[in-house]
Amino acid sequence: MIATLYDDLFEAMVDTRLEPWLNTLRDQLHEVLINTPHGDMTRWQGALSKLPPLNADTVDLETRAVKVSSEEPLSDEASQQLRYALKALCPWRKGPFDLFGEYIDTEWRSDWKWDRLISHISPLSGRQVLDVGCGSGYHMWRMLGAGASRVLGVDPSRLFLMQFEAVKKYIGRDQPVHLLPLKMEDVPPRLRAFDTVFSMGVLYHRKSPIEHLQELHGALRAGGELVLETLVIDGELGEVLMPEDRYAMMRNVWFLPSPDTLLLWLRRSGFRNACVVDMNRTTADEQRTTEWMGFNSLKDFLDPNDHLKTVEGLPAPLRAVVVAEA
Ligand SMILES: Nc1ncnc2c1ncn2[C@@H]1O[C@H](C[S@+](CC[C@H]([NH3+])C(=O)[O-])CC(=O)[O-])[C@@H](O)[C@H]1O
Repeated sequence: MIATLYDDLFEAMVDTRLEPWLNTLRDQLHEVLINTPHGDMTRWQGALSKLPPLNADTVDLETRAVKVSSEEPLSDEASQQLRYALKALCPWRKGPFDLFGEYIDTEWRSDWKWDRLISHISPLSGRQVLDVGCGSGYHMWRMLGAGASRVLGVDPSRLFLMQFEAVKKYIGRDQPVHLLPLKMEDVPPRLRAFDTVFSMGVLYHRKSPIEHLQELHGALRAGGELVLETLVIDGELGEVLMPEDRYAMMRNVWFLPSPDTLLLWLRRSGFRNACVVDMNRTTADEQRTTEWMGFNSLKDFLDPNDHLKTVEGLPAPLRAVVVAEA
């Protein structure tokens, strides 16, 4: 697997501003995929290898579900094989996907987030894009559908890598979309390589949010665009919530700034013209338990008597999208 990943990437990265990364990338992938194996990796790889060989006649990356379809209906055997292999890669969190009529109803309606931001960002046509914390890669396919010339995602989850590889098998291995199972901290600093960098749902997971913003700034070329989406609180300049322990049952949540505080953090990290373009309270219609993600979801993390509060009594999830220039 590492050989395929690396060969694909090598081809994708020569001739681009990413070349400096090639010196360390092989070692980084080796460290993650070989030296620190995940206990479920063999099972997931088994599932990937059982995906039936199917040819996509149509690929749709521009509407709700990232969708591949064929003109001929699948045989019952192929449908079953497909469903079985995809099910073995549960839980599916970010989507939805529709692979030859198998609709993967993911925990999140990630298309809603996309719809909220797409009219506020610079057109992606011809742009080289980095998606930090890309999950299964759902938004990366939407970025390609919106005209990006190349999309690279980083996300440390090995399961999400497997889900991405399953989808890519059918959309096309030659597509200029790649997922690296790494953290943003592993991206060489000051690459100045990308025209647009997305960081969505990651900032609040970082113990040092300013360092995260500085890393994002360093990944962008001068004048490139940051699209940042994160949890915020209703509040004044200077206000920040740091949960005592969990937030909406998540253990790894550190800082939720007010919108004005977030804009200040961005200015102090070197960004210009930072602007909040959307604010949205997450509902249990957007994040919910489904057949493809059977664990608890948002409704179980909110106070049953007051949906404006989490079970910990903190303000319920409110998300802001900010666009800024490097
Ligand atoms: N340091 C890190 N570097 C890179 N990725 C990270 C890091 N820490 C966590 N992640 C990854 O960031 C993603 C955050 S989810 C947002 C997905 C998508 N962007 C979405 O907007 O729907 C939101 C949530 O789970 O709260 C997960 O896939 C992590 O593995």
